Amino acid sequence: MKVAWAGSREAFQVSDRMAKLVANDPVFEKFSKPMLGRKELFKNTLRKAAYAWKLINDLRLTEEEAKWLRHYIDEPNYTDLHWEMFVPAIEGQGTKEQKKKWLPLAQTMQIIGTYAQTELGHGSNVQGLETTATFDRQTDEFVMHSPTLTSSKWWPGGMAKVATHAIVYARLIIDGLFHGVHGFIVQLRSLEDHSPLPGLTLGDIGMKFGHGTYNTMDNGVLRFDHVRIPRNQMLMRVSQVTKEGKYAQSDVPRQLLYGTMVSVRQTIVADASKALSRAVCIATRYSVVRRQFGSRNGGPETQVIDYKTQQSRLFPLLASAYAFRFVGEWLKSLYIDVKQRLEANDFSTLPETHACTAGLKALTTAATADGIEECRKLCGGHGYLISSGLPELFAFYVPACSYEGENVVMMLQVARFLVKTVSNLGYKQPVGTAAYLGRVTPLLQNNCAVQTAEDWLNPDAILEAFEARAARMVIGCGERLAMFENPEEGFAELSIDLVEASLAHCQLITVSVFIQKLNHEIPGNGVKRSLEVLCYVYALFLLHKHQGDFLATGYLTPKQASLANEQLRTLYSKVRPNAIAFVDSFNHMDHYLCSVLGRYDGNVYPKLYEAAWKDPLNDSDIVDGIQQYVQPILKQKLHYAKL
Ligand SMILES: CCCCCCCCCC/C=C\CCC/C=C/C(=O)SCCNC(=O)CCNC(=O)[C@H](O)C(C)(C)COP(=O)(O)OP(=O)(O)OC[C@H]1O[C@@H](n2cnc3c(N)ncnc32)[C@H](O)[C@@H]1OP(=O)(O)O
Ligand SMILES: Cc1cc2nc3c(=O)[nH]c(=O)nc-3n(C[C@H](O)[C@H](O)[C@H](O)COP(=O)(O)OP(=O)(O)OC[C@H]3O[C@@H](n4cnc5c(N)ncnc54)[C@H](O)[C@@H]3O)c2cc1C
Repeated sequence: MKVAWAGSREAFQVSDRMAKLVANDPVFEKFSKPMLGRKELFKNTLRKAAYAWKLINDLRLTEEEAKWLRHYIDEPNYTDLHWEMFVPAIEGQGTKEQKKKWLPLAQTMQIIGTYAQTELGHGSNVQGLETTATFDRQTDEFVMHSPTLTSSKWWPGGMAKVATHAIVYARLIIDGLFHGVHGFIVQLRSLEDHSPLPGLTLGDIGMKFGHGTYNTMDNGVLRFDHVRIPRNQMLMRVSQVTKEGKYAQSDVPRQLLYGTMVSVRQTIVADASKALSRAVCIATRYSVVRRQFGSRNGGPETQVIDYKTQQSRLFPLLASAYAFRFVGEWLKSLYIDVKQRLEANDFSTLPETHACTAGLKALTTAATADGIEECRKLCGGHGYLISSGLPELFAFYVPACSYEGENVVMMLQVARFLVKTVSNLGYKQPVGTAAYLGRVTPLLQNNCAVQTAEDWLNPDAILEAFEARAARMVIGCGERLAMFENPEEGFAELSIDLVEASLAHCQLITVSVFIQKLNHEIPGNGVKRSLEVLCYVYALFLLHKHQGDFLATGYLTPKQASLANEQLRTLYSKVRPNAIAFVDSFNHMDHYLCSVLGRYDGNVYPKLYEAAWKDPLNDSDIVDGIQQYVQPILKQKLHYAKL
């Protein structure tokens, strides 16, 4: 199962080696993080990042190993933006010459970059950005400027204190004419003494949600006061500005300017299963240790994992972790394929890839953030302790619902893709993830054939149900949209239904990828049978949760929906015997989990007790402030009593 989770034996070995490397090195200790103040926390992160870079070089780690190393260090920092956004932006949007100049510097970290797109006034609406880049023909330069307060760059990670360079997104102006938003490579700091370059105002935007997690990152604010950069620092793969000031667009579609976001959204989907599996691992292990009620004849009480209600909250999350792992793996291969095509100037699969990355990013991050919080509740009161590992994990994860494309905004992008696909149905056969929309007639006409609860243990029945639900919702939206004279007005009016239809489409993708995975690539029959159970749990849980959609579209009868639910409950008892094996297969080490409740050895209570005594408040019996602020109250009370 560990191999099935990791994707291959080699992938397992690489991640396992890196997990152990991090766990066994005292530099990467992280239990004390919550006690640190912001400055110490930040410095500590800089120290770890520097040490990690030394390890990467000394041990000659491969790119894959370096990624895993950074992952297990488990602290957001400037290198995330450098490797995940700055470098890919140059790779995807730079010309050959630009790549030749900038990539070697970035890949050896002689420069450190960030991705400065979002502003105080605009994040989602990229075309609404206000920073300007005005071409000056006399000097062959662009003048970068922040004309308003709301044009201040706001959020870029690593920008406040570390990055020496940034890809800055700004409106291009030539001879007073706007040419849309483009990316520019801008140096922010001196490579000698690290001070901000003249004309730039740089700072940190302040503390964020949670304590020891995202506050390790220096998310920054940046303002330009007429800062000049050479013309050749505009990223020019998509459009070019000549030294005469001529603006030209190549055959490459404008959307490629958004390519870095496609790349990171893919990574975010791949990473959702890491965060969810971590929470599920903690909650499952603790649910086996924790006992409440049900003692008979003085025997032990019931393990809380044996309560049906606990199972009905926990096991769908366990199944979701596996579903997200597999859909992340699938999306990665789709992305690798599109990347190769883009390099060869084949842009045909970009719209579908954009819809998949946007939609799956929204689906997986929302479910993961909610899932982590549910796991916290599944651990009862102890889940609220920082030492459970869950509050900080939630604080760390939840911004994923907003960054890299706010989730609702992303689902609306999926809706645009679906509406376009439906309106082209007469002359263009949909392919890939939208292929089912090419079979609308049977999907709209045929109804579900299930007659018994066992009938739901059939991948074809499940797939058809999810396809019919999505097709009916999408086609329904398409028909209602057609009634509007102004399509944009119609889109806005129907946006709630469109987001629901997009979710149905994305859930269909996750369910069908899980089923495909079972059909092809599972090593060993025992593993395959166990994963089949999780696959059914995932699909039937979604069906139960969204049964309103399945019923309203008329594909299912209420009886068939309740048979699905009956089967789901039966499946929980099949998950139970393997629950611990399923979470052990994630191969999460105690260091990575950073949770007293999720310890591999189950030694929860002594370690919880021990962890409590490490709190600084327990350094002494009478702490600072007691004499000054508590004792007078106690004495005052005495005074009133006398009266
Ligand atoms: C810490 C948690 C641990 C887990 C995560 C680990 C991740 C590892 C990486 C970590 C790195 C960093 C951490 C996070 C750092 C965060 C960074 C950021 O947030 S950077 C800023 C991100 N900003 C956004 O995402 C902005 C969202 N907005 C947009 O993308 C656009 O404005 C959009 C799409 C909403 C609208 O675009 P536009 O105004 O141009 O309008 P249209 O809708 O008309 O689009 C025109 C046309 O283009 C198509 N399109 C849009 N986007 C794309 C794209 N990316 N690729 C391809 N095509 C695209 C669109 O569908 C339209 O098509 P058409 O056929 O004409 O209808
Ligand atoms: C931790 C973190 C790290 C970040 N790192 C970076 C970074 O490195 N670089 C960078 O450039 N940016 C970064 N960002 C910024 C991030 O990309 C934006 O916050 C994100 O894109 C969302 O945009 P917004 O804040 O403008 O949200 P808004 O768009 O203002 O969203 C507010 C609300 O409006 C709704 N809404 C907006 N538009 C529509 C619409 N058309 N239809 C319906 N509803 C709508 C949204 O659904 C949401 O509910 C980061 C953000 C965070 C939280």
